[in-house]
Amino acid sequence: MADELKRGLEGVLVAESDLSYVDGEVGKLVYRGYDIEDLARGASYEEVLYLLWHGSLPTAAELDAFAADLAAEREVDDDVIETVRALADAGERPMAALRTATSMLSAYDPDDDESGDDGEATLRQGRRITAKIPTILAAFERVRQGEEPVAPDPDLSHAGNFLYMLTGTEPDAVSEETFDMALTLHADHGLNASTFTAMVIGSTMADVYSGVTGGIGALSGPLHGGANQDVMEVLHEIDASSKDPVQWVKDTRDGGGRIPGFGHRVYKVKDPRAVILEEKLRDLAESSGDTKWLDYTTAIEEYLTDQGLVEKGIAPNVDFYSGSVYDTLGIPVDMYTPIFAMSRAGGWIAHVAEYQEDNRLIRPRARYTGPEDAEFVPIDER
Ligand SMILES: CC(=O)SCCNC(=O)CCNC(=O)[C@H](O)C(C)(C)COP(=O)(O)OP(=O)(O)OC[C@H]1O[C@@H](n2cnc3c(N)ncnc32)[C@H](O)[C@@H]1OP(=O)(O)O
Ligand SMILES: O=C([O-])CC(=O)C(=O)O
Repeated sequence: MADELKRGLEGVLVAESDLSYVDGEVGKLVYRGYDIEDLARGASYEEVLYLLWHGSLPTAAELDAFAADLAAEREVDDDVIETVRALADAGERPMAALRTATSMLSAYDPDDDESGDDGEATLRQGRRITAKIPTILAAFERVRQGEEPVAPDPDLSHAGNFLYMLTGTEPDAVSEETFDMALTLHADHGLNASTFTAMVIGSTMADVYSGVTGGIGALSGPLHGGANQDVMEVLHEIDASSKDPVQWVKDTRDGGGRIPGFGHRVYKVKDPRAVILEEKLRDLAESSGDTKWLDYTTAIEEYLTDQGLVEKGIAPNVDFYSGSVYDTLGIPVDMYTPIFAMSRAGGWIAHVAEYQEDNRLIRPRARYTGPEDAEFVPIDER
């Protein structure tokens, strides 16, 4: 038993957590016992952060104080903005720019906590990281567009302020509410690859900046958060080629390729977040009259359902519908994964803080399959 190999750690329990639970058989996600559907429709991202970091939903007074403290941390040091400019000028990808700039933030953090020993300091640092990531991302996008960064507005919500910094205009209520819902949906998801990465780093008692920076790296890959960008690129490719979306899927499958936004390690049915985002997309498409992305995504899902793939557990995941929703907000495609990171940072921080409270170094092992008893030959004799 001890030597049983679990490739990709599938199904392996490595920790206890009160934070979130994913029931992959029925398609249910809860944060601290609250159903994601209720939170997405009824709670702001700030409330969800409070829930994850402090263990219960806030009262109105607690939320006001928490949101004000978070908003007060949005400003980013000029040196970081200069680095963001340099990265944008060098043509860096947004996820890589975010990874670099997030790591740099620690130089300006007033809490001189280099280890995760002090849980309170970890949460204070986490609050600063969470507040500053939107400022970094919006500045990066503005500079890339040849515009000056827009200073954060502490009177706006986390979601509203990001859209404001991105465009220079206060968002309308529908856009703010839509984006806030997307943030809530992406905030936490058990021990997904990026959260596990942050936890492994945290388990060495490294600081939370290291954990979040590592989490950003892990999230960027196409098997994880990077899939939301890939889905949108597919939809654009279909659109540009005037190809039938179903034909695109057939060609991709014939070529042995995977369909981005489908399949999941835990969900064997449609991801509940995809259900909520699809509904949101439907509402937005109906009210604007532009149903193109909805038509394409629906055609792909229907075809793969008819082909029996969905029944086999390769069903739409959160990344399948999020991009189409972001597109209605005018957000550029390569910002979709960074936006995921902006939300998930809250989950990474919660998991690092929770794990470090009762820490044990995470250190699995590999079955050794290399040669044995190799005879060493000095370099000048090889
Ligand atoms: C926020 C998130 O991270 S959600 C996930 C985002 N990622 C994606 O959408 C990328 C596309 N999906 C995938 O690559 C996978 O479904 C993963 C990586 C998410 C999960 O993969 P795993 O649990 O490791 O499953 P694994 O890779 O072993 O695949 C199992 C089988 O399903 C097939 N499969 C899985 N996903 C897909 C897909 N999107 N399209 C076609 N076939 C798929 C595999 O080819 C494999 O088939 P086989 O047994 O005949 O070889
Ligand atoms: O749980 C996973 O493996 C991937 C995922 O959906 C997420 O991180 O939101």
